[in-house]
Amino acid sequence: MVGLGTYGYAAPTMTKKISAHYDVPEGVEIRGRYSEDFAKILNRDALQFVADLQREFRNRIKYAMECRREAKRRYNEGALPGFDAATRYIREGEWTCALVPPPVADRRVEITGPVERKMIINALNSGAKVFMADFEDALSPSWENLMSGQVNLKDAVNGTISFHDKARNRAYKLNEQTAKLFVRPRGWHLPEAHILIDGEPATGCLVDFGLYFYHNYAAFRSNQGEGFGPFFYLPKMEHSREAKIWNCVFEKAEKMAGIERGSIRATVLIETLPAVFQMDEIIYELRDHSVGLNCGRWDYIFSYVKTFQGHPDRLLPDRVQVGMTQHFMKCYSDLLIRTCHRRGVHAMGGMAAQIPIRDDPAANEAALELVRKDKLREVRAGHDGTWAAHPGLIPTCMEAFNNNMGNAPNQIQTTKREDAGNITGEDLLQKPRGVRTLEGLRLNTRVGIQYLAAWFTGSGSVPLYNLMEDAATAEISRVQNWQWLKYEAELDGDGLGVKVSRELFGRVVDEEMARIEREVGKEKFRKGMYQEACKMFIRQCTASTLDDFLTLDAYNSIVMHHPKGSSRL
Ligand SMILES: CC(=O)SCCNC(=O)CCNC(=O)[C@H](O)C(C)(C)COP(=O)(O)OP(=O)(O)OC[C@H]1O[C@@H](n2cnc3c(N)ncnc32)[C@H](O)[C@@H]1OP(=O)(O)O
Ligand SMILES: O=CC(=O)O
Ligand SMILES: [Mg+2]
Repeated sequence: MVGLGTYGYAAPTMTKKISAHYDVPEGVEIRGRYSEDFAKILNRDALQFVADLQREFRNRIKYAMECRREAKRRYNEGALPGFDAATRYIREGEWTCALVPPPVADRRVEITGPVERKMIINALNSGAKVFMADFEDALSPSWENLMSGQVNLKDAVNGTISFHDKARNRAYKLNEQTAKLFVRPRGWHLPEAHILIDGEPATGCLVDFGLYFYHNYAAFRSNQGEGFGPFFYLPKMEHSREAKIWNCVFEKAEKMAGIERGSIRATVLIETLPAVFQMDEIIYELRDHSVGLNCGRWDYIFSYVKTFQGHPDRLLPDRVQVGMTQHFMKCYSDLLIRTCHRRGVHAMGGMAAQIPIRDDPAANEAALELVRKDKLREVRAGHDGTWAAHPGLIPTCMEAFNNNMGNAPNQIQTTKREDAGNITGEDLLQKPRGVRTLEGLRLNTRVGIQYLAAWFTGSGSVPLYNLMEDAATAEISRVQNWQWLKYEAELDGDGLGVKVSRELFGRVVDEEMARIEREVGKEKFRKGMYQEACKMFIRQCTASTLDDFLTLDAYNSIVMHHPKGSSRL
C-alpha cells in the first residue's frame, strides 16, 4: 500500500518504463500494473477516446466542482438549498423526454452489485429485469478491481463470460435469458490516479464510461439493447450543470461511434440534497438521453448531514431511525415520482439494506418482511421499480411489484401523483425525528471501521450485522459521528444527559475495536486492515472540517503505482 498524497498523484518518475508496455497515445501515461488482459481494454484507440473526453470536458468538470465548493460555503454560512428562480421556466414548462426504449420499459426489479466476475454472472441470471453493474458505491476502486471489471463487462456483453469456482468445483455461465445491463461509473469527484492525461490524473467516471462505452457499444446494441444503448446510472450529482456535462459526453460518444443521437440512456440517482431541488432541470438537460431518476436514499441521507454540516440545529437521530417514512424522505420520493412521470420517464425506488439471514429463519423472515413493506410502500406510491441488493430478495421485491403494478410494464402513465406538486422546500428539508443513543454511536463506529477495513482490501460492499453496507451507508456512519462530535450532541435517547465528546468517542473506539476483534477472530483481525481503518475513521470523525467524501482520503491508500509487483517489468 502506498500513500501518495492528494489524489495519490506523485511525480511521474518511472513513467516511461511502465507506459512502454501499454501502447498509449500522446500525453497518456498508465501507472497501474500491466497485464495482457488489461492491455486489451487499455488499447491505443480506447485510451485516445478517454483522453479526448478528458481534454474536452476537464475545465467544465473543474468549474462544476468549484460550484459545489461555492454552494458548500453558502450552506455553511446558513443558507438552505432551494428551488432556483432562474430555472422556474423549466419546472413549469410542458416538455417530455424521448420515449422510453422498449427493452427497458419494464424495470420492476433491478439487482445491483460490484463488477466482480461471479457476481456479474449471478446478477445477470438472477431473474431481475435489470442489473446495475457498479463501479461506484459497491466497488473499492483499486486498479485491479476497475480493470478486471472492464474485462468482465466486455465478456458479459459479448455473452462469453464464465467463471470456475475451484474450491467448490462449480462452473458459472450465462442463462438464455438475462437481465438488461446498466453500468454506474464513479462520481465526478473521484480521480483515477493510475491514468495520467497531460500529467494529471484522469477523471474516474470518464475512464469508467469511456472504456466501457468504447469496447461495448456495438455488441450491446445488437445483443441487449435492441438497437438502443448502452445504458447507464449516473451518481452523486448536485446540480443540473453536471447533468449537462454528461449529456455532452454522451453526444460526443455517439458521434465517435456513429450511432444515432439519443441512443445512450441514463438514469440519474437523486442522492444529494441539492439535487432534489434540481430534478426537472437534471432531466431536462438529459431529456434525449434520460430514462428517469432513482431515489438513492443512502447517499441522500449522507448528503443531508453534509449539506447541513454548519447547522447545529439539524442533528440526525440514530442512523437506524432515518428511514423512508420520515417526512423529508417520503416527500423526496413522492416528488421524484411526480417529476419523472410528468416527463414520461421511470421513477425508480431505492435499496432496502436488509439481506437474507441464512442461519436464523425467524430473523430471516423478519428481514424479508421489512423488505416487503418497503417495496409495497414504493410501488403504491407510484415507483416503477426498485433495487435489490441480493438475489435472495428478488422474489419478495418482484411479488410486491407484480401484485400492485399489474401487467403494465411501469406506472409512468397511470400514477401521475399530481398531489405531490404541493411539496415545498420546507417539506424536503424537514429535520428527521428520533433520538440519539450510545448504541447508535457504537454501531456507527463498528460499521465505519469494518467497512473501511474491507474497502482497503478490495471489497466495496460487505454484509455487516445482517445488512448490506457500501460506501453510501458507511458515509452516514462517518458523518453522523462527525456531526455529533462537532456539536457535542446529547444522546437524548439514553435519558442520561450524556454528550458526545472526544473522550467518550475514544472509549467507544477502543471498546468497539475489541468487539470487532472478538467477532472476526484474532487471526483475521491481525491480518486485516482494521488498525489502519480505525486510524482513518478517527481522523475523519474528529476533523475540524468535514471531509467531502470518505473515499477520497481512503483512495490514497489503495493507489498502487507500478512497477512494484509486476512480472512484466
Ligand atoms: C447504496 C447503494 O448504492 S446500493 C447499490 C450498491 N450496493 C450493492 O450493490 C450491494 C450488492 N450486494 C452485495 O454486494 C452482496 O449481496 C453483499 C456483500 C451485501 C452480501 O454478499 P454475501 O455475503 O457474499 O452474500 P451471500 O453469501 O448470501 O451470497 C450468496 C450468493 O449470492 C451471490 N450474490 C450476493 N449478492 C449478489 C449480488 N448483489 N449480485 C449478484 N450475486 C450476488 C453471491 O455471489 C453468492 O453466490 P454463489 O452462491 O454462487 O457463491
Ligand atoms: O446509490 C444509492 C444510494 O442509496 O446511495
Ligand atoms: Mg449512492
